[in-house]
Amino acid sequence: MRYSHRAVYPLLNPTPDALMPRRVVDVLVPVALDQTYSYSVPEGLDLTVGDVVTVPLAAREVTAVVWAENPNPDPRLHNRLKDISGKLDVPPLREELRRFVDWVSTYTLASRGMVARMTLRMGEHLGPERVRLGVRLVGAPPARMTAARARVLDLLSDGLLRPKSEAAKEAGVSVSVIEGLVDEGTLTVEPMPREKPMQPPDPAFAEPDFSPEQSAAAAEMHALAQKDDFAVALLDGVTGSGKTEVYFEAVAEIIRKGRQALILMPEIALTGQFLDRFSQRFGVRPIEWHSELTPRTRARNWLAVANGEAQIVVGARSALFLPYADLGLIVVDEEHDQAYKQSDGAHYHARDMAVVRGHIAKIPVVLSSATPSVETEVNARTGRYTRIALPSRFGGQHMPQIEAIDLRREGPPRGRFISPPLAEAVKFAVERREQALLFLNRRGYAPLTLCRACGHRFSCNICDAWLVDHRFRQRLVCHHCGFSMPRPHQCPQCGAEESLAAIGPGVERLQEEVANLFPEARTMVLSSDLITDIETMRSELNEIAEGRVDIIIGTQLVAKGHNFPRLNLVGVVDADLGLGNGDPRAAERTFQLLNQVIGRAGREQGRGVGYLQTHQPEHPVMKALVASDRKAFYDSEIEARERAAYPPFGRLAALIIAAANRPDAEGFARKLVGLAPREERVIVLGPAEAPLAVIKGRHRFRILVKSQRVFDLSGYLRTWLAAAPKTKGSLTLEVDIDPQSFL
Ligand SMILES: Nc1ncnc2c1ncn2[C@@H]1O[C@H](COP(=O)(O)OP(=O)(O)OP(=O)(O)O)[C@@H](O)[C@H]1O
Ligand SMILES: [Zn+2]
Repeated sequence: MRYSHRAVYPLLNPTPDALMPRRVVDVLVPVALDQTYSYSVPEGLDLTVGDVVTVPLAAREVTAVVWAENPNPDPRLHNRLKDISGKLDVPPLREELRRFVDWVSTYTLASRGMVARMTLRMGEHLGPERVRLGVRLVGAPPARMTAARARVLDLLSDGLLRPKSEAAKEAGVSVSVIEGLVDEGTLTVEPMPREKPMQPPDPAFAEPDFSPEQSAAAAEMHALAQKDDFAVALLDGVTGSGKTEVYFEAVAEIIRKGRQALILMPEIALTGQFLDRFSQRFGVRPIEWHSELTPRTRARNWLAVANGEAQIVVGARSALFLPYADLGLIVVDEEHDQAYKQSDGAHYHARDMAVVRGHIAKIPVVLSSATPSVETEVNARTGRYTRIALPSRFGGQHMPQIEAIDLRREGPPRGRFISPPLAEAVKFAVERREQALLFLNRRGYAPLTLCRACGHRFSCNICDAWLVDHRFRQRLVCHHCGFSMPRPHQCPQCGAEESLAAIGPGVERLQEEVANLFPEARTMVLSSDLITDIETMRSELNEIAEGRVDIIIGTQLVAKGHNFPRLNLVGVVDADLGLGNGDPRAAERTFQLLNQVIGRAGREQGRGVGYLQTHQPEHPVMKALVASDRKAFYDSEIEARERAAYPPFGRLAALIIAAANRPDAEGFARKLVGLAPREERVIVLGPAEAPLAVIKGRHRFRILVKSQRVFDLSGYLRTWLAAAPKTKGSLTLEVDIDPQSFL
């Protein structure tokens, strides 16, 4: 059956029989509500549970989902129920997905309507597909011939149908030339056939030659994909071991079975090279799903997923909520990545929810990482997840050698950020025609601007944050609210001229230093704020991969997943940056990020080297990296978590209260804590002013709720919040289950 986005409207029943009881269904509307609404089903409308419908809601028509039959509607409502207006011609949402929506909503406390909305982001208001017109050569040449006309005839001499505008473009003429030829009867106009159906991926298109170690892992992937049952495998392989190639074997198996697979990626920056690798392996590109799709592609992809035409989807976390016709496998690439946590609207962690969806759908889930999250590592150690290991790099490449540079002893000169030993190493790399990557996870030129005369610091008026100097854009920018102003020449406080100093480095400033040190080298700065669109980013990453850049200066955008064949040196400019900000996961994150960025080095030829510029070479994270002792790091981190009863040995939730003024936020937070139900398995900490005390003019307080591991923390919070006063005025309350950020 083919589906389209056209709405199918029921026949209106001209004489509704008031005595006949009408069928009633409960409908979930995609707004911030948990409950469903009852609607009556007009006669002649064939409806099943899961159907996507339009219903009147207040003064609007909204897209909604039939969530349940209602066999015993409240008789008092009988005559007041509104009718379902129509049904969309798309497959009904399956029970598996509806249960998933219910589960996510119950667990995260996000309203069911908001979660359901994530399944319906199909660009529903597009209307029918536009009919494109094509032209074809049919008649005799025109009486009056011109050079332009001749070019068109030449182009169309093969007798094929071409879209009008494309024919004009290819022949290098205006559309009016084409139209003139149509008027003369030389060309005819015909509708273009609909978009071609998607080509299925071919599991045998290009099977790789596996190393013995990879073969063993690939065999486990086959077995997993054949299971048709819930199971979680951790694909635990060092950087450059070929994890992608290996999990592609599970994907190949799913393709052979004719089912669908979802591959989740933490960032769309990663998808460019990935799409190419996928098509090298399977002969076609997979379907993409992320926020950068055009509305039409979004609509087409959504439908292709829903009707099963799209077999493989590569997507960001939101792809987890798509209405797959027959999902058979979920792969979570770089499973430890914090980008999987969504922190607005519904606060969900896509890796955890992937496991939940796998459980509900009874399908296998593959978590892939070189540095698993502590939660996943514990699950692998206790045997809940199967570990499939790839302990060495593909092709006999060695793991990079890592050294710490002690900034207390070998630091750079004042106002510079590249130490002499690192500068020396970069110099050698460039001389050897290899690439070097300088990693600094800080956008812009300098994180702080201050007046040397009076000490004034430029900060945002509505956030508790300094303004970051962005020289390329020539503005001072707040990274929290987006506010920006031109960089002034005068101090607004004391009026001193040319007194402003940039304090600390960002990638733009680093590029300045690199240009001074290595004037001959070709450099490129990669940072999310400098990227206008995904295509530009992909082409820049390609330039690096093709070796047209000598020194790459980048934020975490370049840290992950990429393969740059000529890159052998990675210098981490500030290895301490992510440590010591009071975040219980700071050590874990720093370890993962640095391991990952240094893992870009030495992947294809030569030996990779990583340098860590640090003020604390004795820190356990630095020591573990230098010694390549991953196990020691996890051992000590797991022990510390267990001692503190932090996840996965206990549960955490955060309540974030914000208001236009401080007393309102604090008062409400205190009241809330006073209302917390007594429960000995729970500890309520706070309220405390948030480390980021003000964002966009809103004052923030946090409450941290800690419970034992085996405890229904969501249920506890629901009971608690049900008894709490409603948030009024400017007050807002956010619930963040399993928080990843503590700011
Ligand atoms: N069996 C194989 N045959 C040919 N090339 C391979 C094979 N296995 C891996 N490779 C190549 O080795 C490189 C590294 O593989 P891949 O990117 O999958 O590693 P990874 O384990 O995902 O690394 P990271 O965690 O650093 O992203 C890629 O260029 C990949 O194409
Ligand atoms: Zn701001």
